[in-house]
Amino acid sequence: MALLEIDQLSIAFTRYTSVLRQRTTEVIHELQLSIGEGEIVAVVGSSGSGKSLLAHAIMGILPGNASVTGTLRYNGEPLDAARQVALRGKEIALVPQSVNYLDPLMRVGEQVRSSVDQQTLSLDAQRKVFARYQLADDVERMYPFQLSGGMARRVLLSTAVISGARLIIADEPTPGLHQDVAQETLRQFRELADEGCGILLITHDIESALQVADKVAVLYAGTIMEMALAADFSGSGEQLRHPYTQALWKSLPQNEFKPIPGSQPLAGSLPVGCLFAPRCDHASDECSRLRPETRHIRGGSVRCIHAS
Ligand SMILES: Nc1ncnc2c1ncn2[C@@H]1O[C@H](COP(=O)(O)OP(=O)(O)OP(=O)(O)O)[C@@H](O)[C@H]1O
Ligand code: NI
Repeated sequence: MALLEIDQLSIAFTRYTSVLRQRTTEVIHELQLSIGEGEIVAVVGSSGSGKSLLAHAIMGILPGNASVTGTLRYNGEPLDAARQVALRGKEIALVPQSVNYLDPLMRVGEQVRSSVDQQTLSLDAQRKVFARYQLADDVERMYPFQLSGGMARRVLLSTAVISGARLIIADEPTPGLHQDVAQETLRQFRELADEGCGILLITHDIESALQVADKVAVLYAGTIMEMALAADFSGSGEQLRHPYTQALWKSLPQNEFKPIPGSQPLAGSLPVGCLFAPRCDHASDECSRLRPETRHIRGGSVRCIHAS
C-alpha cells in the first residue's frame, strides 16, 4: 500500500479583478502521484510548474483563495484538513523552500526541539542533528535573522530529520548549501528512505534527483507529464516515455546540452490539447485538440498519445 496517494488533484486560485468580477485560474491539473514506504519520488519541473503548490496541498497550507479538488490519502485513509493538522510536523514533515517559514521570534534550537514530543530527549537529539549539519553549539540560541541562508536551510532540515516523520516533503532542500553538505543531505534522505520513510524530493535539478531517487515525476505547467523510473534516465533517453522528459534529459550538460526552444505555457493561457504540444517535435493534429489522459506504460506513466 502506498504511504501517500494523490488522485486527480487540481488547484485553482480565485481573485477579484474588480469589485464584482472574479477570475479563476487553474494552476494544478488532475495530478496523480503516489509514494510508497522506502521510496524517494523526485518531482522535477521548471520554475512555476507547481512544485511548491503540490507540497503545500499535501501539508494543507495553501492560501485561503485556493480551491482544491481531487483526493489525497495517507496510509490508506483520506488525508483531509483535520488529519493534515494532526499529522503536520509529526508524521508528515515539510522542509520548506523558503527560510521565511522559520518563526522569527523563537530561538532556533527551541524551534527545532518543539518538533519532538519527548522534551527530555529533545535537547540531546537537537544537538546531535545540529552537529550532523555542522551547526555550531551557539546556533541553538540564535534567532533566524542571525543565520546565513545556508545555516537557516540546515536548521529547517534538522527539524524534518528529528521529527520522526514517515513522510518527508522536501521543497528544494539543497540550494545555498555547499556541495558536500548538499550531497550529505541527499544521502541522508536516502538513509531515511531505506529506514522506511517515504520522501517527496522537489527540485529543478534532475541530476541531483537521480543520485538518490527511485522514481522521477516530471511536472510541466501544473500536471505530471511522466512518471519514470530513475533507471530510465540513461543513454539517449530511449526508455523515457514523454518527448518533454527526453528533451530535458538531452538538455543536460553531459548529454547533448541542447536547450528546449520556447517556454512553458502560463496558467490562464494554456493550450487546449497537450500542454507540451506547442514545443513538441512529434506533435500531431490530435495533440493540439485533446488533453492526453495518463497511461501506464513499462512501470511508469505518461500523458502522451504517441508514447509506447
Ligand atoms: N497564492 C497564489 N495565487 C495565485 N497564483 C499562485 C499562488 N501561488 C502560486 N501561484 C501560481 O501557481 C504556479 C505554480 O507556483 P509554484 O510556487 O508551485 O511553482 P514552483 O514550481 O514551486 O516554482 P519555483 O521553482 O520557482 O519554486 C505559478 O504560476 C504561480 O504564479
Ligand atoms: Ni517552489
